[in-house]
Amino acid sequence: MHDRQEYISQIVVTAEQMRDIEGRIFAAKMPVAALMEKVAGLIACRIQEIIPSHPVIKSRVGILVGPGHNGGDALVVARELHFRGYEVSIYSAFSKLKELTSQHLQYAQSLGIPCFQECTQLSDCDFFIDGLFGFGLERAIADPIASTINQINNWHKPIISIDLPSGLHTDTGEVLGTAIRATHTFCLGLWKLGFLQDQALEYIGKAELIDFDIPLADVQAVLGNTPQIKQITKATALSTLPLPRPSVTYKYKEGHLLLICGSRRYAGGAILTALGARASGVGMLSIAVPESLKQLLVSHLPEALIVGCPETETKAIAHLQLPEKTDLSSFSAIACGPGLTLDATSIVEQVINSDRSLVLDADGLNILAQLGTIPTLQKRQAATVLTPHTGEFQRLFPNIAEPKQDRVKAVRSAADQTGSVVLLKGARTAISNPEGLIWINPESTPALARGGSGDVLTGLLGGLLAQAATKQIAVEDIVATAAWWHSQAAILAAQERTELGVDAFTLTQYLMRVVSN
Ligand SMILES: NC(=O)C1=CN([C@@H]2O[C@H](COP(=O)(O)OP(=O)(O)OC[C@H]3O[C@@H](n4cnc5c(N)ncnc54)[C@H](O)[C@@H]3O)[C@@H](O)[C@H]2O)[C@H](O)CC1
Ligand SMILES: [K+]
Repeated sequence: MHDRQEYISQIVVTAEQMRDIEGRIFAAKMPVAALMEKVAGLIACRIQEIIPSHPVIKSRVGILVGPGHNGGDALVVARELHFRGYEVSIYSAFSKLKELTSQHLQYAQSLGIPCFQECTQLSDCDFFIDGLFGFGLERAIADPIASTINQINNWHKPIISIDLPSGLHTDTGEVLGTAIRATHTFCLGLWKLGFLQDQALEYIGKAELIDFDIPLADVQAVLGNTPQIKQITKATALSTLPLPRPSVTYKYKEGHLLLICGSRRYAGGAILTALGARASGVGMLSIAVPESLKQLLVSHLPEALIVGCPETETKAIAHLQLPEKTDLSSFSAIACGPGLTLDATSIVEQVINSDRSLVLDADGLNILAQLGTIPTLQKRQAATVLTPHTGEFQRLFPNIAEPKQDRVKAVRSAADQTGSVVLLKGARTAISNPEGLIWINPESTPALARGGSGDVLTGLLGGLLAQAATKQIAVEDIVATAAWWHSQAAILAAQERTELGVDAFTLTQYLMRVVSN
């Protein structure tokens, strides 16, 4: 991929940063009107490709115009589509428009494009262009615009939003009052943070970036050399994937992972975690399970060293019983949690007190929440990675307000409190390191909303972390790679088998296909 494209595809900005970048472009004397022409010209071309107009039966398009420059963009699009043979109608209900927007409206009307103040007069349109609000939305949308939006959503026609669906908060993706439910959204210039927040996804439809040649120097001047928020791309993920091995190596040099997982109640979780670790290519895999699961694990993973541990009355791991001459420092990394139940408390304390890189997941996190010793994670001498879903996150960090409202803010705060790398699972998984650098996984599939898929991630991540231990790769980069790899495997599996065909075992079978393609 072209360098610019790759860089741009990683960048994520807030409304404030976008305004600053835009400010620099205008300060450098790019005329505002010229930029609007350029952007809207690109949008009009894409619309023509997506919904072409027939020369005889013209496509009827309704243009929703707001008071700011988002409305200005929409009016330029209206004019261009009019010249390209569409039957255009404008909805504009604001008495006060920004100067440039107002000029475009006057010119559009002078061309004979009809303009209405009631959306009902656009009811026979085939599709809509939403230019009500862009990143300038400041407060909740009220009537009559709110009812207009609801009415248009109810018509269930295609809606193409300019910059972002009107009504969404640019940074949090929260619905302010009400919001357009777009089928397609053209994000202008740079990806806005709201696109990567779970709560926005139902409104965005298919998202596409319109690159209008923002100078990279302006982006860097505002974001600095290390942007605070980045998207994981194929290139970034593959660059950190510790696949290439030196020609001369041996198993322990390629990482030794200790998995601690499973109980009588959750035996399958241990197998899935182990299969995730197997797919990572880790040099050596040891798996600590309750003694009664030992044979089961041996039969599924003949290559692994299975460590049977003494059991509690409930058949959970009571404490670790490693082979002679082995202690926790023998491993490159530890991944602990899937299927443990809440009875394996002492083992979680033990691994936290070790000096090894550690992934805590599932019951590992629930036990940590019960112990109430989260601040002690700060004292760990090696990296800690926490991989909660929203429920586990809330149990662990009750002091962090509603992670659903701003997942990026929530995950950053959790990483800061714990000195750990935190991966908050979701449709758009967000990862933060303790310094507040964020990675977001921009592509996934609802196929992953299925029991056991998290166990697979834990194993995969543990295996990568163990391999990275000798390879000078930042922990958050490895975590980002694991998240990307895991979701790409699910996407591939869903393409071949539908979203219903991606059970966690099948998922493990697709992991290798992602990197061998
Ligand atoms: N990114 C770029 O460099 C470019 C962006 N373009 C487009 O411009 C908009 C941003 O334009 P702006 O005028 O700043 O904001 P909006 O159009 O989103 O609207 C602001 C406008 O609306 C009023 N307002 C805000 N909230 C409400 C509300 N709840 N109810 C009523 N009115 C509200 C506010 O007072 C303002 O008057 C960007 O998204 C792009 O589409 C350029 O065209 C190209 C370059
Ligand atoms: K919009």
